[in-house]
Amino acid sequence: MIRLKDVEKTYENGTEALQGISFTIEDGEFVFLVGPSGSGKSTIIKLLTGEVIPTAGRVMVNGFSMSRISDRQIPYMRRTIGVIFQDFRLIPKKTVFDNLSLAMRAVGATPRDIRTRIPYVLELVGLKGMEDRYPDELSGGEQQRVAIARALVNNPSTIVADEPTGNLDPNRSLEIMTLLERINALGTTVVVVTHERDLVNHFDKRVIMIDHGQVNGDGVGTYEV
Ligand SMILES: Nc1ncnc2c1ncn2[C@@H]1O[C@H](COP(=O)(O)OP(=O)(O)OP(=O)(O)O)[C@@H](O)[C@H]1O
Repeated sequence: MIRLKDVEKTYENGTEALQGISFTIEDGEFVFLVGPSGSGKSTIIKLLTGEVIPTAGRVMVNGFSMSRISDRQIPYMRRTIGVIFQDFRLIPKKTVFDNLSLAMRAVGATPRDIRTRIPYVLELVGLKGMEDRYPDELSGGEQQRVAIARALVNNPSTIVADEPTGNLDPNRSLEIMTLLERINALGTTVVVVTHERDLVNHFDKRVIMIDHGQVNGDGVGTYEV
């Protein structure tokens, strides 16, 4: 479960990025986080991954309190979350298999686990048999699927995606969002930041609207702003 309670974030330069944000995302939910540029969406994602510490308020992520988490606990918290970015962030000189195995080795997976898990997640994201490709031998949509596979490879309970379709054309964007929906249907909580209104409205999901660092809408239905 993700819970933000009266969360404020003021950056070192004085920017008040979040000004009292509260919401709860239950296990198994699919939530879109939307809002204008600069409204604070990425800051919320960074709070969930531990990259940013709240100035005030409470952030709970899968049982960890992000304002009080110790350095020793951070790797355990990160294992509960898979992160996907707009720019994929694959390692260009490594094959698909090696990009994924690196993520598994980082958390101490055995070679046997790695050999069985990677074909499974690649099939799940629609890239069966692509283990030996390099990122530049894949289309943008396929690269994002590898990034999704990497986010899933350690079986996190939650996936957070910051503009995952920002670099893709509308058809590929829809495919990626449909894939995230399928992953959610298999039990993973999914939180997606996007400002692609048509894409959000294509899916009948909960939408949390952020504006000027505050929540200004939260519900299932069409997003009109
Ligand atoms: N590291 C930082 N230092 C100072 N100010 C920051 C930092 N990161 C973000 N901000 C500021 O905080 C506010 C919120 O930024 P944030 O990136 O969370 O918005 P966003 O909704 O994700 O925007 P976009 O849709 O353009 O990505 C903005 O005013 C931004 O300039």
